[in-house]
Amino acid sequence: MQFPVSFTDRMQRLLGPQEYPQFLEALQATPPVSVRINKAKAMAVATLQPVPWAETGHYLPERPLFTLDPAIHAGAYYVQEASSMFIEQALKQAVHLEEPLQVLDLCGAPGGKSTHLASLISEDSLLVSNEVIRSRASILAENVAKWGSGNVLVTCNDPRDFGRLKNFFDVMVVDAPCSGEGMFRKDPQAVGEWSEENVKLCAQRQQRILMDVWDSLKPGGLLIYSTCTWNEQENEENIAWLSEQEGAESIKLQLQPEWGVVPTQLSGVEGYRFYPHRVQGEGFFMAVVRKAGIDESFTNHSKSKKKKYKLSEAGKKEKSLVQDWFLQPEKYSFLQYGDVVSALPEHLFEAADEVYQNLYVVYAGTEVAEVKGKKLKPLQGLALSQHINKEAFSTADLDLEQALRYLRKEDISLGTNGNDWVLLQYKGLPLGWAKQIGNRMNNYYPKEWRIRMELPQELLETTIVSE
Ligand SMILES: C[S@@+](CC[C@H](N)C(=O)[O-])C[C@H]1O[C@@H](n2cnc3c(N)ncnc32)[C@H](O)[C@@H]1O
Repeated sequence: MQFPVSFTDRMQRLLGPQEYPQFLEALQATPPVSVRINKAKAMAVATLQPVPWAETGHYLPERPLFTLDPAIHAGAYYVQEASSMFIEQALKQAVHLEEPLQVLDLCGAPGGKSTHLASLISEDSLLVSNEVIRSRASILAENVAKWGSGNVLVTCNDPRDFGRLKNFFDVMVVDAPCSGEGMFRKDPQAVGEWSEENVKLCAQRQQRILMDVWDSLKPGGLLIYSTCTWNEQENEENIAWLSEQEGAESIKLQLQPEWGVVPTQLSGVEGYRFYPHRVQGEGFFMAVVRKAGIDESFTNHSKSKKKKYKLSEAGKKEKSLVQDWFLQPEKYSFLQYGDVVSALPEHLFEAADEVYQNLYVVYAGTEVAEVKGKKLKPLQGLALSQHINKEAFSTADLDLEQALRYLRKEDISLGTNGNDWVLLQYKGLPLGWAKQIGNRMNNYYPKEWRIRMELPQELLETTIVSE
């Protein structure tokens, strides 16, 4: 692969003559494959090598055809590049994760960091996962629903809209759009698109994004900034600029030497760099800063009779019908928009309402059911929820071929009889709903989520997770 001269010149300067050849060699090598396990749903099989800085991160010996593993569709794991999982260290080392937090993932799609954040924060915390591009926000919502934590609002807003939520977030992650140098070996097209001019444009856009959202971070709140590029303009220089403009303190994280992460100090900014010849992962940069000041606001989690809420509670009848469908229904507010009943952890109602008042929400909490006259039709969000009460439903276990046919939205037949909703599972992992009508089974898997590829003649099981 040929790289632009100004890129190679800079990398030689950054790495020095000894290291640079190793870096070049690593750029030509096959990228490692890694996944992050959803521990609320499954465990990694014991043979997988762990990612050293992320508890649920694991490397795979080779890249399987992920589409043909029903477990991925069940939200049991997420395919994520290992370096990106380093945000876990920022959260574990600089945040009191046991406290109820309001967290923003500003550039969220397709959902790697959002699903990771959802696993790291407590059940009492709210994650707002945002993506500015509408089509990408739908993919983000799909991945968030599959992960099934139920305390996430997916929004589709421009960063400047967050100015309306002043001092709202305790933590924000800005995984900024960048010039993508760190993705050169995974995505050779990125090499062709790279230019010095584009680096400059990206750095300017990142500054705009940071300025746009900064006011929505509480005083004392934490910003985790990351890119998948190595140049200083998009990384340390941007954070130095922000700290100077707005008053923020750079946070130093503890690193284990065997991780191979390279710490940098530039203009008073502590940065963490990931180079492919030093870590098993792609190029990545992260820095963490704390906003100056102390948060003196009081977050009121109880509902007020006088306030006009945008969220509306589901009717008594609907609530009574869906109560049993959750393991701990007393913990939820059941809400209704048109025909759709959804569930949100009750103590998040106030904060979620504020988000609804100010932003465009595309997915909230857990979509539970659609009201159909006097009856309710269970929805996909419920099937994939970490909090579903499976006892409330008939379930059926599918083999690999049946599961993949179901996920392709084909008609399947299990030789059963009845007239009821059935939760279909693969190795104990819920995949979605079917409705048994006599000896027929209607497939209710969401059309937009279906597997589009043809199934091969021979199907091989992928073993990444175990129950
Ligand atoms: C590096 S990707 C995010 C990856 C994601 N955090 C993950 O871990 O899966 C950057 C995202 O920023 C979005 N984006 C592009 N322009 C933007 C802008 N001006 N403001 C905010 N986000 C933008 C892109 O659509 C893209 O989804």
